[in-house]
Amino acid sequence: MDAEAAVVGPLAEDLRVLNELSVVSEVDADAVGRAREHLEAARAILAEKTLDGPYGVRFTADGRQRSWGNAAVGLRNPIAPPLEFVKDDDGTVRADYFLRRGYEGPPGLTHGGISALILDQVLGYTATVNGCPGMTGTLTLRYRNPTPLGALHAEARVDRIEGIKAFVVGHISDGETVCVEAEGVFILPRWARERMAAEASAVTEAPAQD
Ligand SMILES: CCCCCCCC/C=C\CCCCCCCC(=O)SCCNC(=O)CCNC(=O)[C@H](O)C(C)(C)COP(=O)(O)OP(=O)(O)OC[C@H]1O[C@@H](n2cnc3c(N)ncnc32)[C@H](O)[C@@H]1OP(=O)(O)O
Repeated sequence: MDAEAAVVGPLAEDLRVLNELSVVSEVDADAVGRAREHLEAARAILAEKTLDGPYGVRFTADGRQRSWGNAAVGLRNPIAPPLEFVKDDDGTVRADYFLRRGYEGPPGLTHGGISALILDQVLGYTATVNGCPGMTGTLTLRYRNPTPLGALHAEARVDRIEGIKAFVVGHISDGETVCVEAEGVFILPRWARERMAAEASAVTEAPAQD
């Protein structure tokens, strides 16, 4: 982990813990007031200098991609569980992750929209690392069994690639039972296709170097 990650990663982790405490703390009103004074002091420090727009995608000096603002995988984003992916030799992508009590939907269970967020990211990443990057065109979910909070597993694989479209399938399980199944179509957008075609023709038309 680089030096910047070592600074901002723990900040996001602190905020994840605070998010859960906001839901489950049972301290009295006076204690909530005192905690808020500390949070206001932290807010004022962090707001001293900020980006003008979203974080977007940045690159490290050695070309590695940083999606630190992403709501599912972002190192800097307390909304993100965060997911960390492992890619198998056959192209399957897996992530073991942990959902704190701030991700509740039905009582005691994971919110279905959070499962959708996670599957969107896992399936989209799977398309990308298997050579067919794209935006989510369609994401279809089947909530087969209730998804608990806590330790969960997601995985996905490319079913097929048809030109600019990757058809990816995956699921979330609690380690024993499949809770949510997903199918997604990921499409390389027209603007990206046009940009890639323009770059390819610029290379073709470039004068020969000797
Ligand atoms: C240099 C490359 C960079 C590429 C970009 C890579 C990004 C990935 C980066 C990092 C991956 C990490 C993982 C991310 C995970 C999270 C992903 C999200 O949450 S994405 C946010 C939610 N999704 C949107 O906001 C999409 C909004 N919709 C659109 O932008 C367009 O509608 C789009 C791209 C889906 C299609 O736009 P068109 O202009 O390219 O479409 P047309 O040329 O008309 O269609 C192309 C083909 O796709 C079919 N198609 C179009 N829309 C479809 C849809 N919704 N579902 C299924 N098929 C669709 C069409 O029927 C057509 O098929 P026929 O060639 O005729 O066979």
